[in-house]
Amino acid sequence: MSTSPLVIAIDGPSGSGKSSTSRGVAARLDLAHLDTGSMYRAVACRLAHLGIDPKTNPLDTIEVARTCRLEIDTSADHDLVLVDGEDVTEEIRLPETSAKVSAVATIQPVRDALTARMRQIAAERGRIVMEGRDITTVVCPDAQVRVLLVADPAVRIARRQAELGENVDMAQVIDSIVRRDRDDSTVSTFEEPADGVAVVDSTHLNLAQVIDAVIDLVPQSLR
Ligand SMILES: Nc1ncnc2c1ncn2[C@@H]1O[C@H](COP(=O)(O)OP(=O)(O)OP(=O)(O)O)[C@@H](O)[C@H]1O
Ligand SMILES: Nc1ccn([C@H]2C[C@H](O)[C@@H](COP(=O)(O)O)O2)c(=O)n1
Repeated sequence: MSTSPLVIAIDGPSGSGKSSTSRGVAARLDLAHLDTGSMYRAVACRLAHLGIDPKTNPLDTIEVARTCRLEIDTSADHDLVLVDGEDVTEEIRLPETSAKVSAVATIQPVRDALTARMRQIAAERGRIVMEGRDITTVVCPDAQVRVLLVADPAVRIARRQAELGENVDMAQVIDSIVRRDRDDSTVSTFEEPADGVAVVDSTHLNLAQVIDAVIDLVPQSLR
């Protein structure tokens, strides 16, 4: 197992399989894992706890993003997210958080503040898989491996519906996929690969095949 620095950057639209794939790659190669979306989600939860609306109060929103204490477990097989000491591990995954996180993530000074934290985590961990929307283009454009993970929108909706259960409100599922991608793509480019970014299309691949496809992109000397 190599000890050389290694950043694997994985971007993609909602429901493309970034988290599942990133965790699988991190586990196989014994790497740290950072779901950068969880940082935006944690800030959105903290704002709600403080009664701050990002749509009407961007200044206080930016201040929270800059100053809140974010603690994120970066192990591949464990999920723990604290913001200002509060455990929001479950809350960040709720549909109501998904519905409001784009309002936070589309404020550029918020992005600047969280990007700095993401880079610090990458530098501290050294060997890490980082997933999000702008990792390959803004956060870690010099990552050794850069991947855009895509899948047919209908497939992404079907997977999210399967994840949330048959009784889920389909309007909520479509919002969490289609509307969020529309909002998120106003501040990040994740629909087309930047130069040097490999595209992995998971539409017809199972999760194990996608994990293998990403690992195949990692130079043997860095594994
Ligand atoms: N290749 C695949 N084949 C089948 N199901 C998959 C595949 N990849 C991921 N899934 C499933 O699709 C759902 C969404 O995956 P995941 O949460 O990893 O996507 P994501 O890109 O991180 O989503 P978001 O950006 O919305 O957080 C999960 O239920 C996951 O198990
Ligand atoms: N690097 C990132 C990561 C995430 N976001 C946005 C996109 C979503 O609106 C939200 C949550 O991300 P998810 O958990 O769905 O991957 O945060 C971003 O803009 N940049």
